Amino acid sequence: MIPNVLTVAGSDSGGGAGIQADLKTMLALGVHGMSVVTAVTAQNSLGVQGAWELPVEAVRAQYRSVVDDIGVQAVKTGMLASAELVEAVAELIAGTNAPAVVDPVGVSKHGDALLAASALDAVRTKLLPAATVATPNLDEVAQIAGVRVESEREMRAAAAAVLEYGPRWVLIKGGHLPGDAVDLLTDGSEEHWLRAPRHDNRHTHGTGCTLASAIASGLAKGRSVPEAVVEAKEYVTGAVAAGFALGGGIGPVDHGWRFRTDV
Ligand SMILES: Nc1ncnc2c1ncn2[C@@H]1O[C@H](COP(=O)(O)OP(=O)(O)O)[C@@H](O)[C@H]1O
Ligand SMILES: Cc1ncc(COP(=O)(O)OP(=O)(O)O)c(N)n1
Repeated sequence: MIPNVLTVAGSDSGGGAGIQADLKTMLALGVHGMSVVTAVTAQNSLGVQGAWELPVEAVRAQYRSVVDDIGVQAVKTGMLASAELVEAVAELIAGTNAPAVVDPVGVSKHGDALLAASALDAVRTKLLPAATVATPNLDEVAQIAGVRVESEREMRAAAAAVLEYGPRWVLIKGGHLPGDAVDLLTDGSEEHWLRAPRHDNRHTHGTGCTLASAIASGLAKGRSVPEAVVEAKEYVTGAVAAGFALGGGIGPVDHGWRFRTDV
């Protein structure tokens, strides 16, 4: 049986992040990808030129259509845009019998806001408690938990602060620190440090979405959280290494890097 994975996220018209990155990752990792679109962005390699959120009713309807008929083995959330959408999605995933990977997307690589400031409380009190794994980057940790991380050592305190909001596991992504690309996975008792060489490639658009979707794909296949995260890290590291130029700015990671034999 091919496992079903659902992404609840925003559309990136440039195809590097959001729903598009999630579905490509899922295909590359051998699961059936499905989507609930929360917002539409006009986006390219230079940044986000516009964003429009969908009505809560449209998001709920998409979710119910997928879950009630097809069923899901894992869910991943990304851009949720507003407090109303965060609350609705948190309620939906809490009522679904499948692991949920919550990427609490706040700001794009170019500094464009993808979440209203007024939604942060709902992220803390509704969305994170429903997460099997939360995957904040360092800017999101600062936004959500008020903890600034400037060194690998400080990632431990950041993880503890995020775990206070109730996710079963947290993966602190250290992609924004200099040096090796180091992430910390912990549930408060086990600790797993994931280290990969930093690829000196500016075409890294979509790293966070890709990693979270890869984790959800692994969970849907029945991997444990640490196993899924190790496999996802390997996949995103290869995708960053193979990232390619597109447009005039930051190009996407290459979701198809494992299939390329002809370039
Ligand atoms: N230049 C890079 N080389 C290798 N891995 C990277 C690089 N940049 C980010 N990563 C990895 O990509 C994943 C996503 O991290 P990050 O870029 O911090 O997330 P986000 O896209 O949410 O800002 C993490 O596993 C991080 O370590
Ligand atoms: C629609 C949409 N969702 C999420 C993001 C952020 O994606 P991320 O993987 O964190 O990559 P960067 O934007 O930081 O490169 C997005 N840009 N758009």
